[in-house]
Amino acid sequence: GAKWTYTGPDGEDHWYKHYPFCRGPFQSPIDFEPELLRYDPTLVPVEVRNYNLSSHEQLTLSNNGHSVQLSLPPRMQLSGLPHLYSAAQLHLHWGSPSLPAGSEHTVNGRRFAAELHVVHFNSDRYPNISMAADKSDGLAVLGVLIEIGEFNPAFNQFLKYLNGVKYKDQRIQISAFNIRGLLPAHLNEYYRYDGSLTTPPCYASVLWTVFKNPVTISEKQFLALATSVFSSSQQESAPVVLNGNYRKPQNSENRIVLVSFQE
Ligand SMILES: NS(=O)(=O)c1c(F)c(F)c(S(=O)(=O)CCO)c(N[C@H]2CCc3ccccc32)c1F
Ligand SMILES: [Zn+2]
Repeated sequence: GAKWTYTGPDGEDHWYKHYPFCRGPFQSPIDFEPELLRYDPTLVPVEVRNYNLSSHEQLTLSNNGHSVQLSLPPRMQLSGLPHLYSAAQLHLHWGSPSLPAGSEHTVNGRRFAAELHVVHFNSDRYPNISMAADKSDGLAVLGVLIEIGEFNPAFNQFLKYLNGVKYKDQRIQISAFNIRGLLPAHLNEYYRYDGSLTTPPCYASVLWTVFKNPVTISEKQFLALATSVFSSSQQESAPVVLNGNYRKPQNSENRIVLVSFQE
């Protein structure tokens, strides 16, 4: 598809020109402001299955020019949602060294340092993510807010390989690890709403679950993420560092955000 970026002439205010859904309804991310939140006692803890991958298994870590992403096997599943969802990939959004606030979702206007997304597709109804990506009940994405603090050994299981995917279109095989370690300790407190992909083609196909409790990575880990990855390919003369790869909060259009917790 047409190229798009986070700044400049192909930045988010121009996405709609090639990707009309980016100007459609139910866009993500949004700011979780108190007036939108409604406690829903029927929201059960998220259950993950087969997230504890064996280190004998290999996963593909790649740089697609917009983020670093890790491929995930479809036997990793989410239950406790309206359908069964199978994992496809995870990726990150982050800030820059000078502006270390790069999460997509914000909480009452607060932007976190980064945000992890674990993308799943509705495997009750669709055979793979490409068939599910543009369907209203197609995707479920787990969002994990990330703040700077304690070193995080789970994130290091893939951050330590970033130098292998410095440039756009580079990919390497890495040993699999327990993906559950990337999520917060408790999966019972989260924000839930109907939204979209936060990148083109911006399909309104995502059931969002953003956990209330952030996880931490260290300053060193954050800087590795914010300085080691380029959106340009190795062949290009001028390397363009990839950071600030987050979309601004979209109009919540009086959408209700269900929450599984009471203040
Ligand atoms: N923030 S987000 O979770 O909305 C989100 C992204 F931010 C993002 F960058 C990607 S991508 O595939 O790396 C690049 C553009 O699709 C996807 N990719 C998903 C969506 C559609 C699709 C189809 C096949 C494989 C992966 C994806 C995504 F779901
Ligand atoms: Zn994302």
